[in-house]
Amino acid sequence: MFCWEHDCCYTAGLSETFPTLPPSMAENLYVHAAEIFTNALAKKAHVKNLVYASEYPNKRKLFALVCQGLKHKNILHEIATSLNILNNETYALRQNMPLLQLLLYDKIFGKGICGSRRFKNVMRKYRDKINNHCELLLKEKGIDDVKELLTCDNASVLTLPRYIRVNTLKVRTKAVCSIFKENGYKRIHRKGKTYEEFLNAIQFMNSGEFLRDLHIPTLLVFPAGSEFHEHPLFLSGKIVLQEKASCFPAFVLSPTEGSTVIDCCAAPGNKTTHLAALMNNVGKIYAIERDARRMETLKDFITKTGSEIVETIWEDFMMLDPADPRFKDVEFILVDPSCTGSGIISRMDNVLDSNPTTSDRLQKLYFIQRNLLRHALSFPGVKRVVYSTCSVFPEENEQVIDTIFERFQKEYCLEEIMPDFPHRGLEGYQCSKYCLRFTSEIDKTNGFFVACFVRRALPIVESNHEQL
Ligand SMILES: C[S@@+](CC[C@H](N)C(=O)[O-])C[C@H]1O[C@@H](n2cnc3c(N)ncnc32)[C@H](O)[C@@H]1O
Repeated sequence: MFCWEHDCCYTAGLSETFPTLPPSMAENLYVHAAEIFTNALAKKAHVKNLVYASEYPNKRKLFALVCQGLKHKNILHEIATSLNILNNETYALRQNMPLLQLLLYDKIFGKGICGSRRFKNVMRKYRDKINNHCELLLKEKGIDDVKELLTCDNASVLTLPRYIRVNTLKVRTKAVCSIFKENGYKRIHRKGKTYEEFLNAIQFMNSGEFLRDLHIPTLLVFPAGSEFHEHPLFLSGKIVLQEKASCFPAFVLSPTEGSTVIDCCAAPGNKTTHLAALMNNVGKIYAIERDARRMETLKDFITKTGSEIVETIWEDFMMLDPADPRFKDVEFILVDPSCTGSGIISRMDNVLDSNPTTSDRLQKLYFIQRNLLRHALSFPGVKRVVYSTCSVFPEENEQVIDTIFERFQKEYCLEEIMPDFPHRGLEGYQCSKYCLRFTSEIDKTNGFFVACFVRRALPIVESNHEQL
């Protein structure tokens, strides 16, 4: 199952004016991947959105190929131009450089051309030429293995560790650690306890090693590139491939067992299922999602993880009436709205030349995010509301919080989340010191933001933190 960890909001204008390829290739992996590659470089939409919108059925395979192509576009372009294949293969390749780059990736660095006989034949014709050129490059760069060419090209690409959240509804974290050890992985025990020491430890992890996260007790950290999509623990819903920063919203909201919670922007369900696990499947979670297709993904995820206390509601959260008797017991609300996703490293923004976000788009998102948060705070019984985004822009983060705090400060305070965590909101905002901000290069997570409102009139359970 392809796991959409994040929402991407803009999927418009995806068709590219491509030189027409024969209809027999319409279902070809490379044709679809090349189209996405081109559109991603043209900043038409984020890679994940483009993959999602594609008709090619195997999304994971498509995404992986496009990501490899984009990551290594420079070296692939260099090889492609040196070989002069495009000019010789005008019928088969239609002057389509991205297509050739992707074919070259699979031919040289991957498992060979998959599926298409036409493309296999084209690449077979150039086998000797490709091998000779790679030999030359190896000599030129003083390296032995062709795969090292990718490392040279990859120097500026940031990769994150692979984080695994244990689904404690199905299995204990200790048991998962034992299973990985039985599988040959080695658990590393951190010597120091500080965040700096932890970051150092994950930076220098070797392949096949893992450790437990410093902040999220049910999270395990593996080296970048560790692959678990086929692991029985993943297939059975016992582990969730959830990035570290995105575990903080549910962790900070920290709903008690037996309570009633709304997750107002729920699909694909990483945080909904984390909430269910934190509540030990006791209580009630209303998972609201307005997009029909994403709702199906959410439902599958809920079933797979055994999150039995979740009731899904296919609706725009803004249309829900806070006075509806169904929601009279709601004490906790999570607001994780659609955003630019500018913090997401796997979206490949860091290997594309610039960010497509315009100030118009930011302004639009700011209004939507602000309205969702305002609506959440208007539920009469709500005690805690967590707001989060995977955006790096202050317009979607600190600005939203400051504006809403201004309006709601009589009823709510801002909780100083995890006061010992060193990375707070951007300076210059009222809310700065109360919020968490994750930066990829420093925290080895996606760029992320979390803030927490607590109702003033009610005693704050288990929290001695300073409040604004
Ligand atoms: C950032 S994603 C949420 C990710 C999710 N919380 C998770 O952890 O898996 C935002 C989701 O909210 C949905 N959404 C956006 N605005 C909404 C609204 N007004 N009402 C309900 N759902 C909304 C989007 O369709 C999208 O699926």
